[in-house]
Amino acid sequence: MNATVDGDQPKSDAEEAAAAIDGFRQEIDHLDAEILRLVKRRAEVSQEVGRARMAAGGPRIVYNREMDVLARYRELGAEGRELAMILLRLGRGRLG
Ligand SMILES: O=C(O)C(=O)C[C@]1(C(=O)O)C=C[C@@H](O)C=C1
Repeated sequence: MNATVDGDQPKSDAEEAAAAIDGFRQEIDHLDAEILRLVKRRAEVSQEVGRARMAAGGPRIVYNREMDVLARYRELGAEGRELAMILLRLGRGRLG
């Protein structure tokens, strides 16, 4: 194996792969934390909207708004629809 200028040994393919995987996993962990934060915030805001609407005598569910949410996630296909439905369910909380 060739030594590099500063004396370090070049990394093997397996070591390079392990380092790349580690970097990607760190990014995934960061993304998951952000997604979780955003999902929780979305649920809070959705519940606040629901409370305000119902306090003003409005309906529990607003179907055209829910259709807009479903349409927004359509680009992700069938899973996008499931994801949108889950987000809507989380937002309903104790309301629904
Ligand atoms: O947009 C509203 O009016 C909401 O109450 C928010 C929200 C949502 O989570 O996106 C929640 C319940 C409604 O049925 C429609 C949409």
